[in-house]
Amino acid sequence: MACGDDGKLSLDSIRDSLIRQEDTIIFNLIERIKFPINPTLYKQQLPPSNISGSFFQYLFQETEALQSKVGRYLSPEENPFFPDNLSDSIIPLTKCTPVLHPAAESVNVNEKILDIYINQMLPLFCTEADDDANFATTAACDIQLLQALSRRIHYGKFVAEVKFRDSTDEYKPFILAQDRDALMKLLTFEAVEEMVKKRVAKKAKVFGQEVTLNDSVEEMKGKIDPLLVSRLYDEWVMPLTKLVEVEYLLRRLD
Ligand SMILES: C=C(O[C@@H]1C=C(C(=O)O)C=C[C@H]1O)C(=O)O
Repeated sequence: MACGDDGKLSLDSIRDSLIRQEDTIIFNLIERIKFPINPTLYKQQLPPSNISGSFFQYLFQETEALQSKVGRYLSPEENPFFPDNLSDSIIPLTKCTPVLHPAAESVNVNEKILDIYINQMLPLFCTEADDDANFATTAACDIQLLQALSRRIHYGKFVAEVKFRDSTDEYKPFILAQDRDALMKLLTFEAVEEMVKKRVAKKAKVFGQEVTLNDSVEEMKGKIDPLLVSRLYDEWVMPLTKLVEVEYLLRRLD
């Protein structure tokens, strides 16, 4: 949501943005799986070391701190993974009417995203071959991918805001009762979720194709398994987006 876009806020426009973000996630995934898991990156400090935490954590924190200085986290679409480590922005805040309720700032599921990413996603998508020592490049891919996943998942705040504005009378009683289950049921569109799963699998097949100058129609193995991408959305991306939607709605009347 760009500044001043409040008038264009609709479920269709938000869904269009989610569709475009699928491309970013799938391209970033294809980049990350060029490398093996590289577990050393996440587990231990690399010598010589005067840093605390893993090399990955160090790189990610420093990247966020730098990006924060140039205003990344002034955008309501961006949510930091290490909020305690940020410097103030040197760029002034643009004055525009906020789209989201102020409580949006307190909704951040990045700790969950990072845990799932390292412990479940990487083993699913990457080979367990030995470390290839491309630690800095691997971490750069991780950071891009994690930020894309986080942006998509936290877009749930905008989805929830639109659903609330469109059907306030339906949402209000469940918010007042702080009824998570009823909110989850109300905001879920199973048919949309089925389409998302099919579309991301198709995109993974198309984006992962080997492009050659040979016109023979021989099917080649793609760079990424489409079924895994569909599973990524089914098991993690959509449930976490809905978790963000529920968390936001629970605070919407604060
Ligand atoms: C994002 C939405 O809310 C829910 C979550 C979805 C998702 O994460 O893709 C899809 C449908 C809904 O169940 C939506 O309605 O578009």
